[in-house]
Amino acid sequence: MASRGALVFLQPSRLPLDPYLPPASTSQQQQPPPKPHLTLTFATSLDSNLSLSPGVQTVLSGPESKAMTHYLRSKHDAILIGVGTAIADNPSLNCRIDGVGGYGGEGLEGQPRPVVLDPKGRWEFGPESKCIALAREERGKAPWLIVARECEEGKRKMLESVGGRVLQLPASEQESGRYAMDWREIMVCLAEQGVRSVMVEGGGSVINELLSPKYFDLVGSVIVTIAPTWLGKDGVQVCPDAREEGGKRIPVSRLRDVKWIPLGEDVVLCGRPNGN
Ligand SMILES: NC(=O)C1=CN([C@@H]2O[C@H](COP(=O)(O)OP(=O)(O)OC[C@H]3O[C@@H](n4cnc5c(N)ncnc54)[C@H](O)[C@@H]3O)[C@@H](O)[C@H]2O)C=CC1
Ligand SMILES: Nc1nc(O)c(N)c(N[C@@H]2O[C@H](COP(=O)(O)O)[C@@H](O)[C@H]2O)n1
Repeated sequence: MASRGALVFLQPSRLPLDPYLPPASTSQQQQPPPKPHLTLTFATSLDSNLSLSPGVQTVLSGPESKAMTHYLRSKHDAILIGVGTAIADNPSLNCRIDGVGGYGGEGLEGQPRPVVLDPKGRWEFGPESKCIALAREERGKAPWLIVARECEEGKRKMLESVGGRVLQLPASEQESGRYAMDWREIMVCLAEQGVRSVMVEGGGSVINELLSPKYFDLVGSVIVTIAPTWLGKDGVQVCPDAREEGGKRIPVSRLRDVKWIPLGEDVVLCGRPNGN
């Protein structure tokens, strides 16, 4: 019987996903690879929305695809989100699949490391924030925060008290005032911390950047849950910047090795970027 509150995702459902998961060798190697396997994964509506609006968490996945997401979490060393998602969702970012640590398993085995990309230190977390509380209860790993400038001492202490960490990376300040880090540097930084696979869950800005030609080669696989719903205009959309060549619009990115897997009322699209 499954442990209390645990999700179940059985072997026959796991099999079609396995070719899109990080190579098994990455979890056994002594030396981590120079950059982690990056799986880009999210749930979207039929009008390509992640949520009804930027500050709002919107449930799109049905129970079966939610369990699938947690199976994916169990297969990655880390889950990365942008700070917009951390603020909007107060996410748990742990894995609740039956048999992982904290859900019937030993220690924190199978639990991914939450990583929040927060260059300006906007995330106001506290002991009551879900992923901090879960780390304290030993049902999830403590988050790492990637910042561009010195982190407030109180925040650093709180993170470190539950086993988290602050990582500082250079960022360029854009005209808009936004701090932009280079995704290659983010991946190298995670590899240096021993991370061999990372599941990037969102939100909109993060996904749209990784779908751009500048960074698409970093992506090892894409696994998207598509829910049978339309959220309407002004949601948080997955829609990367348009691309031109010789003054003409061309497609931005495309997947190959594509598989569509029906799961409950949703469908899960798996694929790999060209050339990966
Ligand atoms: N349906 C789904 O699967 C998911 C839905 N969401 C939804 O997405 C929404 C949040 O999306 P967004 O507002 O777009 O926020 P976001 O989560 O993409 O975070 C954006 C922030 O991340 C940081 N960031 C992104 N790229 C960076 C870079 N290259 N260098 C440095 N910092 C960088 C910046 O601080 C930026 O403001 C929420 O409503 C959330 O519920 C989020 C994740 C998954
Ligand atoms: N797979 C998926 N389906 C949805 O419908 C979603 N809204 C999301 N959101 C992502 O999952 C995080 C919440 O996870 P917890 O249950 O709190 O661990 C959220 O922050 C998004 O990254 N994903």
